[in-house]
Amino acid sequence: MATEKMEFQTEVRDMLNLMINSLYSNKEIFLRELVSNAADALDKRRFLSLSNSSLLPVGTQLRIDISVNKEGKRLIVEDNGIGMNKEDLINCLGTIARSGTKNFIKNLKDADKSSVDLIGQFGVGFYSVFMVAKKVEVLTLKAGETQGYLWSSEGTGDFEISEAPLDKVGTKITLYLKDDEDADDFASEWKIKDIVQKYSGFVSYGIYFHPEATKNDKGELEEKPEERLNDKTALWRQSEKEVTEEQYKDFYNVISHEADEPAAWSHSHAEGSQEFWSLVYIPSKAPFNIWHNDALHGLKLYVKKVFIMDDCKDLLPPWLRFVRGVVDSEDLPLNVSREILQNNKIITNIRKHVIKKVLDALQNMADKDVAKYNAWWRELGMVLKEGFYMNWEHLDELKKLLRFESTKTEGDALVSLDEYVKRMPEGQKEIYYLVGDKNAIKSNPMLEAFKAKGYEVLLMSDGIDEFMMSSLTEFGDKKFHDISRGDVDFEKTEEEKKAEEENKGIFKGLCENLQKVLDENIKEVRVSSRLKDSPCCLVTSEDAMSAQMERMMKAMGQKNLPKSKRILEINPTHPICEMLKKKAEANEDLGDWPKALYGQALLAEGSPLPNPAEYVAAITKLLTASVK
Ligand SMILES: Nc1ncnc2c1ncn2[C@@H]1O[C@H](COP(=O)(O)OP(=O)(O)OP(=O)(O)O)[C@@H](O)[C@H]1O
Repeated sequence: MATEKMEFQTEVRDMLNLMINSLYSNKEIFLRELVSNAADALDKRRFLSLSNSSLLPVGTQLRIDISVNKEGKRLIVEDNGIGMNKEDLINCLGTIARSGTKNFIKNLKDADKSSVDLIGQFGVGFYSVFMVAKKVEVLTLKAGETQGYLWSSEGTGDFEISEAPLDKVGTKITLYLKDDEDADDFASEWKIKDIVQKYSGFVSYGIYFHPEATKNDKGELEEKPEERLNDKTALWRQSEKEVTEEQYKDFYNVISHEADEPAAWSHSHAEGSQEFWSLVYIPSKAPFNIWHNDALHGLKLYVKKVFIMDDCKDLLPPWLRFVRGVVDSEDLPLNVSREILQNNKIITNIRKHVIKKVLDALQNMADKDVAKYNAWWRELGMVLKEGFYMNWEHLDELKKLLRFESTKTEGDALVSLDEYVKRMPEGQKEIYYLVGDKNAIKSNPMLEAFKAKGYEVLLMSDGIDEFMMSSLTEFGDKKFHDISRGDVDFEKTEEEKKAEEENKGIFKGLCENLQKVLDENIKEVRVSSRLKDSPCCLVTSEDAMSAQMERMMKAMGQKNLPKSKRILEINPTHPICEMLKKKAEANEDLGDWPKALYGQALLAEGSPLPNPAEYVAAITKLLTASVK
C-alpha cells in the first residue's frame, strides 16, 4: 500500500491548530495522556486474551517503555498493548472527534474564554502531544493481526498512513520535539522521570525508562540498564484484608508527609452505578497550616490510578480539611479540572461517601478508646465544630462527636452530650452552657447556683463556640440554654419564689440607686437568683450580643459596634449588698461601691475593664477606709 494522505476532521483540525500554538504552561500533561493510553491498551489486550489466549502468548510481560534521544530531540513511548489497525488509526487519531474534543470545541465556541484555560479544563488526550512535538509517528500492530502501520502527522491539516512491516504487537509513539526551550526539557531524563513519577506512579503496569547510552573513557558507547519508574503499589486498590496495619501506617506517612501515626483510617471500595476507592486518614495532630486561609484539603484525586490533583477541595467540606488520603475514581474522565469537579454528580456522590466514612471512623474511635478520642478532640475538635456553622448537613453525627469541659469534668476528662443528658439530675430540663474566657470561666459567679443545685454546666472557651452555638439549639429533645442570658428558670420551691418576690421589693431602692450611677454601662439592675458566694454578676439580655461575641467582633476589627448594655444582678444574701441596701434606705451616698462592684463583675467573667484606673482608684479608697 502506498502512503495515504488523509484530512483531519474539521473539529480535530481546529483543535490541533490550538495545540500547536498553545501557550498553556502545563504542557507536561501530554505524557500523562500517552502513558494512560498505553495502560488502557494493555488493559484491553489482557482482557481480550481471557477469551482468546493466542492474543497474549504465555510469558509476555505487559509493559510501557520510555526512551529519549537528546541530540535528536526525540521522545519515544512504547507499549505492547492491544495496538491499532488501519481503521482504528483513522477513527481514533484523525477523523472522529473524541468526547473530550467535542466538549473542548463546543466550549471554545460558546465562551470567549482563553484557549489556555480550556486545555487545562478538558485536556485533549492524544492530541496534546502537539503542544510539544512538531511531528509525531505512531508505529502499531494490532493483536491478532499481521499487518502493521505507520501513522504520521505534523498536526497541521492532514495525516499519513502507510503499511509497515512489524512483528511485535503494540504501539510505539515517537515525538519529534519542537525546537523551543520547553520541548528541550522533554528529551531530558530527569524531567521525564519526574513527570512519570508524579502522574503515573501508581499505574499497574511497569513503566521502564531506558537511559541513553553514553561514551566511556575509551570513547565506546556504553549501554545503561533500564530503570523502573513506578514501583509504588496503589494500596487503596487492594482489599482491606490484604493490607497490614504497618502498610496502612507507612502509606499515611508517604502521602501526608507526617512522621507520626494516624489516629484512624477508613478504606473502602464502592461498586455499583459508580466505582471508586477511597482510603482516608484522620491525623492525630493538627496539620501545621490548618488555621491558614489557604490550608490544604488533604485528599488526592486519582482517576484509574492516574494522579489528577492534590488538595481536591470538592471531595470534603472545609470542616474536614484535616483529613488526608486518596480517592480513585473509575468513572471520571482523565481530563477533569477543578472547574468541572464543582458540579459533578460523580464527585458529589464520592464526597457523600467519604464524609460518612470519616464521621464513622471518628465515632468508632470515640466508642472504642475514650482517652485517644479526647486527645484527638483537643487537637482537632475545633475544626470539626466549624461543621455547625453555616451548615445543616450531618448535624446529628456531629453532635455525637462533640466533647466539652464542664463544671463536673476533671483533669483530661471531657463530657459528650450523650453522657451529659444521661447524668442530668431529676428536675433539670435543659442543657446548660456558658461561653467565656478560658482562664476565668471556671470561677464565673454565674455558675454558683447551678453548682449548688448539682446541675452540670458545659464550659466553652474556643473562639468558634459562640458561632457554633448559634446553630446548635437542641440535642434530642433537650434545648441548650446559655446561663449568661436572660433569667434562670430553675424549678423553684414555693418558699424560694416567695423570698424572691420579697427581695425584689426590699432591694428596689438599692437597684434604682445603682442604676443611676451605672446607667452609662448598665441596662438594668436586678436581684439575682443565680448567685451564692459572689456579690454580683453581669448577664446578657435574651436579645443582645453576648460579651464573648462582642470581644471577638472587636478583635476581628469590627468598629462601630452598637454599645450593648448588660444587666447587673446583685446577690441579696451577700453582706456587701446587705450593707448597700441599708445605705440606700438611709439615703446615704453609695460612694465608690457601684464602680467597684461593676469592675468586679467584669473581671470575674474575664472581660477587660473599660477604665482600669478608675476601678483601681475606687478599690484603693475602699480598702483604705477598711484599715482606718
Ligand atoms: N497506545 C495506544 N494503543 C492503542 N490504542 C491507542 C493508544 N493510544 C491511543 N489509542 C486509541 O486512540 C484513542 C484516542 O485517544 P485519546 O487519548 O485521544 O482519547 P481517549 O483516551 O479515548 O480519551 P481520554 O483521553 O479523554 O481519556 C483511544 O481511545 C484509543 O482507542
